[in-house]
Amino acid sequence: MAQDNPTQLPQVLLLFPNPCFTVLESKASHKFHFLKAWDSPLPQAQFLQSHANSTQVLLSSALGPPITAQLLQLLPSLKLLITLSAGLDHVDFSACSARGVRIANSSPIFAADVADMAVGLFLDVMRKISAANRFVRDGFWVSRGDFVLGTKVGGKRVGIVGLGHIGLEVAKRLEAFDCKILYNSRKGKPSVSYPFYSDVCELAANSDALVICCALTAQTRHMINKNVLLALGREGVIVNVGRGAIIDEKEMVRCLVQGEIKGAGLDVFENEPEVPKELFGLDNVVLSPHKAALTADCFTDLTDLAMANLEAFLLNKPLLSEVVNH
Ligand SMILES: O=CC(=O)O
Repeated sequence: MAQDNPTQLPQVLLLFPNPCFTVLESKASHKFHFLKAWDSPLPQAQFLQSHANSTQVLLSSALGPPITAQLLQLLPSLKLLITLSAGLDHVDFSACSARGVRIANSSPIFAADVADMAVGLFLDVMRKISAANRFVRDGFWVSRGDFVLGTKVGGKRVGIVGLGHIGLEVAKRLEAFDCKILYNSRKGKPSVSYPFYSDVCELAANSDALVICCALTAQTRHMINKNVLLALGREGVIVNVGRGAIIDEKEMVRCLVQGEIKGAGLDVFENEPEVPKELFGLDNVVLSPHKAALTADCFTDLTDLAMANLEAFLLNKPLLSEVVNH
């Protein structure tokens, strides 16, 4: 059914069905009119054209279609994109800037949960928790006896790549484990006293583990390359909760298989849901299906933040999670 906006409420465009949108709609349909592209019998381009002049806000997420320059062209009145994701690699950021479309993301909501997962993966690789679990379940405690020892966490130097919301939460948690924090970021952060390395290779050479928390951009794609992995070295561990393509995955797999790095904890991959099959046989690798951000508890906070951003936009107040410098 074609949806006009009989309510005269401010209109929010949704391009694809998503359980979060349903929660948001149930909370906010008295304040906003949610325009659902998938409910219309019209082809999407025609549907967008019919609402081109009235659509100021688009609500999206990394699970939906990418927000491209071409899509923005179909929405000449668009002023705000709210994404229910932390990462922005599904958004053509320069096209949004050029058009003056503001962006609000959801990283403040996800930071703690992603950091918990990063630390969980790190501890698992270091202390071999998943491997020990397999060892006991497979009956090897009885048939083989001793389990190969893991590595002490306290005192390790952890290089955090990307000290944004998520990286800072990882640092806070790992300090409690007595780890020494170092970091790489686009710029040094005056608000922290951790040593800053502008060169990620140098960071790797001075770290026992790297935790990748940065965004995927043209600059960070394959930033963790062969040189960085070799600088991390045979005793080094890598954890990735950012995006798969920040690491040169082929090179990482080769390094893991050949023992050129010690282990990896990976929530993200270059060609999800495909995972390089060489990793399945490695006991020093812990794998997770890109779920670091999501917990069964996050949806209330996520939809509350989206609603607060919508309200702030309409009242011409500062957005709660505007992305200003990607
Ligand atoms: O990976 C998840 C996100 O970017 O929200």
